Amino acid sequence: MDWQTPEDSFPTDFITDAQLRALMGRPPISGGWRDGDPVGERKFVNIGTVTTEQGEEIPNTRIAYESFGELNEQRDNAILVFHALTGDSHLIGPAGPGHPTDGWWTEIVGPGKPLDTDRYCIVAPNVLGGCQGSTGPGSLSPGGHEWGGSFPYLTVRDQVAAAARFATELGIDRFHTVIGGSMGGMHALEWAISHPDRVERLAVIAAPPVTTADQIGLNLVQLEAIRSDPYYHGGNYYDAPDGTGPHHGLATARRLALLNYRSNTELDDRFGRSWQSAVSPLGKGGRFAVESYLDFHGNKFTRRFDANSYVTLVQAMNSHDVGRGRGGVRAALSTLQLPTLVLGIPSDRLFTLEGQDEIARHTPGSLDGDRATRIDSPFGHDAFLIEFALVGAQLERLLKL
Ligand SMILES: CC(=O)SCCNC(=O)CCNC(=O)[C@H](O)C(C)(C)COP(=O)(O)OP(=O)(O)OC[C@H]1O[C@@H](n2cnc3c(N)ncnc32)[C@H](O)[C@@H]1OP(=O)(O)O
Ligand SMILES: N[C@@H](CCO)C(=O)O
Repeated sequence: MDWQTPEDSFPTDFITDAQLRALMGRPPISGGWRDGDPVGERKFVNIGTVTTEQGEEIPNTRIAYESFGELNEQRDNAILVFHALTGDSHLIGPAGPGHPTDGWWTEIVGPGKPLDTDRYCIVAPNVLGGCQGSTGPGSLSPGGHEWGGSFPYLTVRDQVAAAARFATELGIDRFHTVIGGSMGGMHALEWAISHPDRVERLAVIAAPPVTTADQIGLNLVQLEAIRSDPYYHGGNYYDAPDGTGPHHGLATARRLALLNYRSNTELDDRFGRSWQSAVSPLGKGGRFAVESYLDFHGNKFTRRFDANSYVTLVQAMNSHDVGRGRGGVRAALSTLQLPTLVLGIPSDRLFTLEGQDEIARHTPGSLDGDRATRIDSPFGHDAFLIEFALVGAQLERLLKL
């Protein structure tokens, strides 16, 4: 640690990382949005000190968010949308200053669209522990240095508790609907179970009731890819003298993740055994097209995401178990009387349909009874980011109830 603020002078009011960073005179070296970057459409709410389930404290916690549409006078038209692992608050709008990607639900959110901004106020926070404006490992700790590897271990429940405080700060007691896909689906489900009085309708898309051994195993390989990168330094790489972060490990993690975001048949149909930069069909020189695709996405990802946030969020996803301390998954789900859309994708090999069927089976308010609602798509897990018409139609169905 090369610069410290005495703890008693650490500001409890909002202060930007840029202000502290200016004092420290250090440029950021990881991917992800940092204070001092263009704010874009982001807004910020300070929710004070967060105490995690494990008893650690995160002071001066900030949640970044975007909102679309107006909150009405009765404050009963708000829809909360939780994003997936590497998503953020940018539901709609182009990539540009402040936003690394185009909005991920541009076809779903907007005037006259399924989440109609003429009618609803759509609120999308960046998750606690993320790297698009909310407090995370790349934020400054009370010591005045990035948290890095000492950022507290978070659970999905910690993140939902932070989101609830964020909603309270916005003056929203109860949401018309809470929606989430993938990791966001875990948050949406957990929200409905832990805050039943704060939600009227629920949509859980491509997410399980509990993270399974298979999913934890896949996550382990991704975590190890990052942790074994020689530039990881236990998560304390922000000061690396040569400005190098654990980009190789992060890109490898993304390659593996992406394989599970797509179905085997889609990859086969799309790339087959085609070869790029052809030198030899036996593998000398050049690459298979699918290798090039995974390399491309792996490397691109490192420019928009912080490896420490990836570790924090993946570990939080591993913590996901709606039944923990509640008498098991079935007992926890049996409390869900509200209209609930449980949407699954049969070609999803990450969060397989069994998980969504289990949610539907034990959720009294499930729209399609014992079976999750299916959308037929070859795209696998990522279908919720691609099949806008199919996903949108199901959301419209829920919102009408
Ligand atoms: C809520 C959230 O989850 S937000 C996070 C969602 N966004 C992301 O994950 C960002 C990464 N992007 C993706 O995962 C996908 O692009 C999706 C899910 C958003 C959309 O999927 P698709 O439309 O099928 O896009 P696809 O996966 O084919 O990627 C297209 C890119 O791959 C590139 N590409 C395709 N084939 C190859 C290849 N053989 N070699 C190298 N690059 C390739 C394209 O040039 C294109 O590049 P671009 O991003 O610069 O335009
Ligand atoms: N493409 C999504 C998939 C995870 O749900 C993401 O990167 O967040």
